[in-house]
Amino acid sequence: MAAVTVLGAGAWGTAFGQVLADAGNQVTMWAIEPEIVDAINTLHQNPVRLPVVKRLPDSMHATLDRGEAVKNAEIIIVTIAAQFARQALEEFRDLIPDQAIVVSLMKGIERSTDKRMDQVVMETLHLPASRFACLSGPNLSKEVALRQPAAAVVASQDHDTAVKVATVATSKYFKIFSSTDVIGVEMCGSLKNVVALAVGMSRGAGFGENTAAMIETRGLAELTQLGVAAGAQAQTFAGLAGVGDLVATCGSPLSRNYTFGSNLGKGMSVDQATKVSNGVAEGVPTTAAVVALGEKYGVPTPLASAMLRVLNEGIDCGEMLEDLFGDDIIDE
Ligand SMILES: NC(=O)c1ccc[n+]([C@@H]2O[C@H](COP(=O)([O-])OP(=O)(O)OC[C@H]3O[C@@H](n4cnc5c(N)ncnc54)[C@H](O)[C@@H]3O)[C@@H](O)[C@H]2O)c1
Ligand SMILES: O=P(O)(O)OC[C@H](O)CO
Repeated sequence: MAAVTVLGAGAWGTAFGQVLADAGNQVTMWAIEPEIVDAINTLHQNPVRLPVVKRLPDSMHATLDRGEAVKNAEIIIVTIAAQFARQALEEFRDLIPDQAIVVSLMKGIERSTDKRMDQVVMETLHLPASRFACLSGPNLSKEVALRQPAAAVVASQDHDTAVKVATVATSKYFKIFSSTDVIGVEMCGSLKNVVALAVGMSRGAGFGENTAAMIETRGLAELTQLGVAAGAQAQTFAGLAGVGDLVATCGSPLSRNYTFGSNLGKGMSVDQATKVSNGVAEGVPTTAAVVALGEKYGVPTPLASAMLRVLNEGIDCGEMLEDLFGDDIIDE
């Protein structure tokens, strides 16, 4: 049993907090929303972000106070919308206990810097790589919240750190594998969201299985190439964080990214799709970052580039798919 703190009580932070509590840990949730903190402490619920859970475990409690949240924490989980992670973590820099391990659950790339969340977390908290891990996989929050069997991979440059996090967070229904490929796991989690936007868009526009399979397969090739260029191991993309999460996210209306894309495919504007989104769709800001990283590493990113035209210029699904192929014959 460990003292674990979760920063961010969104849908995934709350569902993962329950995983940790079910694994036998004492869980402190920190959030900026007073109504969520109050609901977790008094009703044992998070009706705002995770209404599907009717009673959270008694070993979960919440606070608005940053110092109180982390003062005794052995493991600190960060699950804040990626574009706000740096600003939120700056407030914790001087509060994190010396030996605490920090684990990112976030799946996005910071648009203003094109940095992955491992980079943002470590540089903001002045954290050595041995005390950082990231966890990713096919983990739709509602299914995990209902305690349906699921798995994820936790990666740290220090194998012992990955194993420690996996040991603390494994429960009867949540299995965790270990890895040392931090860049790979980060890139998988962030880039699959761009693919999910495109698959959702094709579904929303009325296209079927062939189109979805085409986008997923070419999307996987694109994110693998870019990930490897950034320093990841290719095999990670065939694992839970890669293919696993691509299958879950591209195949489910529970995914905010899929749903955001689907709404675009049905004819909504980006503003309209943003307004009706049930939580953060990380793929939206991440799309531009992926295109920028492709330019930086000299890797073509046809899918992300086509999706960027959707987001910036409002092109429709037919045009997006035409843009994706171009006229050249490409070696697969
Ligand atoms: N929902 C899922 O199924 C799921 C699964 C795996 C990973 N993730 C990833 O986890 C991260 C969080 O997702 P979520 O589902 O909890 O999203 P959410 O939209 O439900 O919640 C977003 C969270 O970010 C917090 N936040 C936003 N701005 C903040 C700020 N300035 N300061 C502090 N906190 C701030 C919110 O308070 C909230 O807790 C995302 O990167 C997402 O890709 C989500
Ligand atoms: O709801 P999404 O689109 O953020 O996807 C959730 C998870 O990343 C699925 O693993």
